[in-house]
Amino acid sequence: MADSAQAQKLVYLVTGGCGFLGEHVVRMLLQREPRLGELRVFDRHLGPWLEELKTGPVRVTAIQGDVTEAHEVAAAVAGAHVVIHTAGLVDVFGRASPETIHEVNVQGTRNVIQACVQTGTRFLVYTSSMEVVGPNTKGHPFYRGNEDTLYEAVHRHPYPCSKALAERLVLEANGREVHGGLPLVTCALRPTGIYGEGHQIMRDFYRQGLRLGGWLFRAIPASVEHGRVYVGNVAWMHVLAARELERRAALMGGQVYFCYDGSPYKSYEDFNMEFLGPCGLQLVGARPLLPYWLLVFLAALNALLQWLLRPLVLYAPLLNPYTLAVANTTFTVSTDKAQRHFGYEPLFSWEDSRTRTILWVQAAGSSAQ
Ligand SMILES: NC(=O)C1=CN([C@@H]2O[C@H](COP(=O)(O)OP(=O)(O)OC[C@H]3O[C@@H](n4cnc5c(N)ncnc54)[C@H](O)[C@@H]3O)[C@@H](O)[C@H]2O)C=CC1
Ligand SMILES: C[C@@H](CO)CCC[C@@H](C)[C@H]1CC[C@H]2[C@@H]3[C@H](O)CC4=CC(=O)CC[C@]4(C)[C@H]3CC[C@]12C
Repeated sequence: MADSAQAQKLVYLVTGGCGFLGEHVVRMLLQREPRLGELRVFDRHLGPWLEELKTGPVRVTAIQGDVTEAHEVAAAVAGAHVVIHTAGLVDVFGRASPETIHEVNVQGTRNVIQACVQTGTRFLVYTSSMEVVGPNTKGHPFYRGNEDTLYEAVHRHPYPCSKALAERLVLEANGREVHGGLPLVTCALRPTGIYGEGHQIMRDFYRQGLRLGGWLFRAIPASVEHGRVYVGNVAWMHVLAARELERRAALMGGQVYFCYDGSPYKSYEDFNMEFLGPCGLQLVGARPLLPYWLLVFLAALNALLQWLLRPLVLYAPLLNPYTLAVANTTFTVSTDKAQRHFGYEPLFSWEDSRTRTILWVQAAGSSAQ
């Protein structure tokens, strides 16, 4: 902020602050943002862990609300200096309707932007996704790409479509005049597949492995590389981006940044084994045990069953045509844009990220027994 206001305490709002990533952003802000005066945590479902944060030196305000309700968003945003908008409906399994995904991810983001404009909040960091780029419907690999890599970003699935639309809204809003006459400054961060403490899919794989007597079965070739990034580093990148947006508005405003760290490039399953292996699981097969055409068939069957059963029950397994395509397509990033633009360096080494995740998987697994 301006020199004369060095000591000014700032009000931050984190939407989706009780989600997997949101909780890490909230905790990271409390630990690493010295100018934080008040932290507003906005979510549809508030976590009980928020209570323990209320006893610290920073005022923590829990706000139960829905990003699709414009008036609730406006009330939460009013008076905030910075908004970190991570709230979103992350659904690639067909649990929610395409309309609901659009409503939360696109209209919700529109409401956040509108609230900033109406109330005079100038700084907005949006959690986008690698899915805004790809993998595309044609299964083209994106190999060690960066923010400038040319790639045919064609989507049909509601989740990536909604993230792409929302990201565009955020970037187009950069420079818009907010209440008070100053310009809005926005940027979008694009995590690849996030892992770490609180990662529910990792926990589900662990439990599944335990149920199968300690075995998991390879379904995807080891040669398909997936970009993964540790949740603590994604949170740190949000905190840094939010902090630097004013000072570097001309450089950062309207920009996108992939989220990256030192996590190794591996296939989705081999990467998961970095954590599940030390927890006692084994991945069977150097090659996929089932032929790819059979997986395609099973994924299509799951989609059909989901559609047929929908009037009776929600059937939403991990494997469907979309998740198979994502899991089976190389998508890795190699960039230093966040380092060049706002000095980002990962806070957690790969070794730390791995150890923290293993400890969490062990604890989450045993609490399920
Ligand atoms: N999990 C991943 O691997 C990746 C996630 N992302 C993005 O990161 C963000 C956070 O994702 P996760 O933490 O994984 O998901 P999550 O589901 O754990 O967290 C999302 C949070 O948003 C809240 N929320 C959902 N709908 C809401 C609404 N209508 N109003 C208010 N709050 C609402 C949920 O209650 C939840 O606490 C999302 O925007 C997602 O698109 C991006 C790339 C990868
Ligand atoms: C075929 C199965 C055999 O074991 C494995 C199925 C794994 C899938 C459920 C996951 C593979 C890749 C994941 C996605 C990827 O990490 C990118 C994502 C980014 C987001 O913004 C949201 C989550 C996700 C789409 C993530 C979802 C789960 C996978 C498809």
